[in-house]
Amino acid sequence: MATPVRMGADGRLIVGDEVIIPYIEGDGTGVDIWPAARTVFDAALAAHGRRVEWREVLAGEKAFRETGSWLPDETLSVFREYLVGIKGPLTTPVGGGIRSLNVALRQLLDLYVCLRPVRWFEGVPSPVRHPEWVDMVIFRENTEDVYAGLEVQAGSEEARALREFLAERFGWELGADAGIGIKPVSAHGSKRLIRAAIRYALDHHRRSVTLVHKGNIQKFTEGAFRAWGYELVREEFADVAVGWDDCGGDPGDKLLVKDAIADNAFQQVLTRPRDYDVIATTNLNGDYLSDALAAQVGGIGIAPGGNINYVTGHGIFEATHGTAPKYAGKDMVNPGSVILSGVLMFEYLGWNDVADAIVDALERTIAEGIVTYDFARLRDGATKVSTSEFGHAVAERIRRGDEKTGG
Ligand SMILES: NC(=O)C1=CN([C@@H]2O[C@H](COP(=O)(O)OP(=O)(O)OC[C@H]3O[C@@H](n4cnc5c(N)ncnc54)[C@H](OP(=O)(O)O)[C@@H]3O)[C@@H](O)[C@H]2O)C=CC1
Ligand SMILES: O=C(O)CCC(=O)C(=O)O
Ligand SMILES: [Mg+2]
Repeated sequence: MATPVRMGADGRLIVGDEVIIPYIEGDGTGVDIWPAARTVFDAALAAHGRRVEWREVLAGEKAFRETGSWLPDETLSVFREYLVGIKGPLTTPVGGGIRSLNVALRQLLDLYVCLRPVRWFEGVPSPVRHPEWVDMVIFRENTEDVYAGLEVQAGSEEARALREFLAERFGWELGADAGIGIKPVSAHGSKRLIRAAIRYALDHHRRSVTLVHKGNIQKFTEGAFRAWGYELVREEFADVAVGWDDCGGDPGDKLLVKDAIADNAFQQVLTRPRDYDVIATTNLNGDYLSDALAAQVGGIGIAPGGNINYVTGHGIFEATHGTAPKYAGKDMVNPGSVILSGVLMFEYLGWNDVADAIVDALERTIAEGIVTYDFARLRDGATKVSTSEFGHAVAERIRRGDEKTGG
């Protein structure tokens, strides 16, 4: 019988062989990529004697159509109860309307890490000469920063009241036509994110953690993020890690924790990708950096992610990209990001056999030149397939996996 994933007293997930996983299909291209990804997941689960009972929960446009609520309470309580889930992208209108449901889920479940690994797959077209040098893992803070959406609209009563307070208390004179946003970055939020990045780097034998920040300009938010990072290394990891300033750049056999100002980091990930390994950064930097790095390894169609709270165990896995509305329902876009987000989820559950089978089959499919429009337009001689055909091609290779190993 399928059971919920649970958090054990020892801080490890308790995962049966049959689990219940809630999912959100997603807006826009969610209708295309989710079924294709599920075809792949089910093939890999069956090949390894595991079973998932997929339980749909509603959010976004489908939820609003069916329940009148964009994010029904039921959805939150199911994610709370079942701990680990997966979602398609959800639309956020620009400049007004509802606030991001994606951000709301991260905040309400306190999913403080946005984990976004970026690596290249053989055969994927790339705009850089050495995409194989890109092997980075972004840890993006997921609950704070300007991304928290604490802002007031220009011309509103709230903006007037805030401007008056800022003028009176701080002497800051802001234009009457200014919208105002608040950027909270806390020691607690920064340290728990950087702690997760350092632990990941140690567990996965990575070379370094780079703190990416704009601390020269935003001293008490981004600059504090950097300072708290180095403080954490001294307080909690002195036996296994060392900050750049404390070792002059020579960490010996310890993990090196260094930092880079964000604008410089954006150019160096292009020009010197091998200098970057695990990256820990604030929310908005991490948002920009994850799409930019995805482009280096062939685009956003293959960039996975997970939103995780390592203390409670809650995790919702999702693609880095959005709803790509112009392609919605056309059975055209690349389901690779959701498929690889599922891989992250299965690894998180400890089902590495399932995860490895998917990666192996995905690699073989792409290497054989079977790709969706996004890769086909950049690669001569490729066979362009639809979203669903790509899903079936990967699933087919999973089923044939034993032929490859001779098993
Ligand atoms: N976590 C989430 O749910 C996220 C939601 N969003 C939301 O999505 C909506 C649209 O955002 P937008 O800025 O246009 O960004 P999108 O990521 O949705 O799309 C931007 C471009 O990326 C490419 N792309 C996206 N998905 C795929 C895919 N599966 N396969 C291949 N290429 C893909 C397409 O490029 P091309 O045109 O070159 O083919 C597309 O035009 C917004 O409402 C935004 O708020 C955005 C990001 C994350
Ligand atoms: O919530 C959204 O609509 C955008 C989120 C986003 O771009 C991201 O988390 O990478
Ligand atoms: Mg983004």
